[in-house]
Amino acid sequence: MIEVRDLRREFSVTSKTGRFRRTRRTVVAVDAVSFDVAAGEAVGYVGPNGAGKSTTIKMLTGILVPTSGHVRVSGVDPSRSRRELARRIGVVFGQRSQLWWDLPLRDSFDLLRAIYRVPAAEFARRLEECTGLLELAPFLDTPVRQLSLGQRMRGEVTAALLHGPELLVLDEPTIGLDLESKERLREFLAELNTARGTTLLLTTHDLDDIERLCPRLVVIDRGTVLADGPLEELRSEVAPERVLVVDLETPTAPLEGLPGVVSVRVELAGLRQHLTFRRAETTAAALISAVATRADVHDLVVEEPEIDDVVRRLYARR
Ligand SMILES: Nc1ncnc2c1ncn2[C@@H]1O[C@H](COP(=O)(O)OP(=O)(O)OP(=O)(O)O)[C@@H](O)[C@H]1O
Repeated sequence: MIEVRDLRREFSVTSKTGRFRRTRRTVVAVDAVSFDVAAGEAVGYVGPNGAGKSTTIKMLTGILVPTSGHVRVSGVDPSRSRRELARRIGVVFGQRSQLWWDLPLRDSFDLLRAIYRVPAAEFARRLEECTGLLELAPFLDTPVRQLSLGQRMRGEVTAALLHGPELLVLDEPTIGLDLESKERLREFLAELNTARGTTLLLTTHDLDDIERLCPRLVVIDRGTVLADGPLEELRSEVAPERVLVVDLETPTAPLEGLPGVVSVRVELAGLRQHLTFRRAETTAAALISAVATRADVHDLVVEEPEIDDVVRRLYARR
């Protein structure tokens, strides 16, 4: 669905260096980026501010022409076949609207139907589906400028889906939304991916979006790909240890010497113990059984590093 090889994009910027002097320098926003996205995948494209995410997305959607490298999206070269691409993919930029500001939502949708020449029955079916799932019905006759950010975003997503795209590209889709709106949108996108098979590529700073939606993560920093793989794989790569926290029925001496355990921290005079263990050497289940032979367990929890922590460790590795 997406094929990116050695993608590079430079920008030429001029800055004032004296009263009358200006110097020109080249900023490399994206450098040697390669990745593929297969049909039906949901991939999160993450990185810190200025990493090159938006620049990549703009090249994938034909808004920017690459300086060098190869891009194919839905079988076409985005910057050369922008119109054809627009018929095959949907794009949502959280910070920019594709809706007509002064028109009611419904009229924006009608205009998009005419632009993309969507057959009337197909359009009606998709509109009804999105309106239902995204709870848009009460706002269809409201001018876009009077909508709240969350209502507008639901409108943006609907607008991007009216022509039935096989790929949906989203740049910061949940930015600025409250928790409930974020959750509603995530649920909708997850359903779109799993039930309808629509491929998703999204950039976000909210890693909960990734945790909820994207089994695979591409991490970019300073224009280059730092890591690419399933979240679970990246987690075990950067954090080879997990922690089993056990609450015991009676104060117990530190549970040292269990297989795979690298350290033990004791709290509450031995009632609570934190056992750090290597995931490559033992499993949580084996360790729990081993603990049970030495003490009566009241309660337990296995702590994994949060996704924010995983991504932070990936940046730090550089
Ligand atoms: N039109 C432009 N002219 C000059 N430099 C640019 C231009 N667009 C982007 N850049 C530079 O390219 C780099 C990557 O920017 P980009 O917007 O792709 O980052 P990003 O990962 O999307 O960041 P953010 O998370 O802050 O949105 C930055 O250093 C930015 O200043």
